[in-house]
Amino acid sequence: MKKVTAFAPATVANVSCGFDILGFAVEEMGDKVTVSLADEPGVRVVRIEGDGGRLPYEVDKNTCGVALKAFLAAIDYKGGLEVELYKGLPLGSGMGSSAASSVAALEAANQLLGNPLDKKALLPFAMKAEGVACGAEHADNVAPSLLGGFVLIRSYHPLDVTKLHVPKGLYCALVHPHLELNTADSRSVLRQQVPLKDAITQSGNIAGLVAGLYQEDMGLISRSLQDVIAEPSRSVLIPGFDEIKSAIKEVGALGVGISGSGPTTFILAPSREVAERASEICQEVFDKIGLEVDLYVSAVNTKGTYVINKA
Ligand SMILES: Nc1ncnc2c1ncn2[C@@H]1O[C@H](COP(=O)(O)OP(=O)(O)OP(=O)(O)O)[C@@H](O)[C@H]1O
Ligand SMILES: N[C@@H](CCO)C(=O)O
Repeated sequence: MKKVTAFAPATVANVSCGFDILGFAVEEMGDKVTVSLADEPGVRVVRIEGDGGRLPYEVDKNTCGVALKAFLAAIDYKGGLEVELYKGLPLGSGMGSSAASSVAALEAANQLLGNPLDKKALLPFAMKAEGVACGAEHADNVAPSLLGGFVLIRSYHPLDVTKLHVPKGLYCALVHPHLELNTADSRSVLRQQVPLKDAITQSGNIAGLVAGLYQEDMGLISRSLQDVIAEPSRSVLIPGFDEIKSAIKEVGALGVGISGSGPTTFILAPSREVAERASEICQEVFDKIGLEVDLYVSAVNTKGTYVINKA
């Protein structure tokens, strides 16, 4: 085997109340990366498509390169790898674009080199790449993109990550207005101190959301989709967000929040039909403001990254 291509899915980080500690993966949308054996030692990014010429080829700046260098150092591999990145995700959208690149690269390289590590052990390398892309080694995009489903980061030091139950019939809609929000910028607007009453509210909601997922209790999930930490500072950066929030409940959606650091908004719904209707309502709100949007409706992806081709 000389080359492997892997796909890694888009992800919704935070899921409202789980700032930096919760995320889930979606189906179909994502990045593809081909990793090939090369004669020259080290990692080289040799092709990038779908990014409009905006992403760096420098191995220490591209998330594929950063993740692979850390992986090769950890397994003490002295050979060479070439990387081709096919971007399927828009940049700065809030759909975990930088994470999908590094995760697909790691999955492809790990398979190419005979699976020296299990999937979960790849996580720290992808987190390192997030640090380069957005200034923080947060795991709430890379962990679900790697492992699939809803993933909880119980602790960063030491890293303690666990997959959660995905209720039957749970759908999400992603509404991506054509705006770009850089993750580093939307992290910089956050308060550094959280009042005790907000910490209590947020803890109740994250516990309620986890319980709701396990109990398949859509009402509990819905009541728990509230964020008093990041959303108040960030929602002002997304025109129409407040109007969307009140409108989507009328069609039976469970809730709406900012996907990652935005501007994409995510909706959770108890069926595909409700997710589709809610996403159309969002589109109407953005239409009024004059913003073009892309809509995606998806079940939760439970398998995470996977190999699509070996040669
Ligand atoms: N392969 C890559 N290599 C380097 N930088 C990348 C790569 N893919 C995306 N980026 C950049 O990473 C930065 C971080 O944003 P990213 O695109 O991950 O955020 P996002 O998709 O908005 O997701 P989220 O808010 O969920 O983290 C952006 O400036 C984007 O251009
Ligand atoms: N938890 C991160 C996710 C970024 O996608 C944040 O909200 O900044």
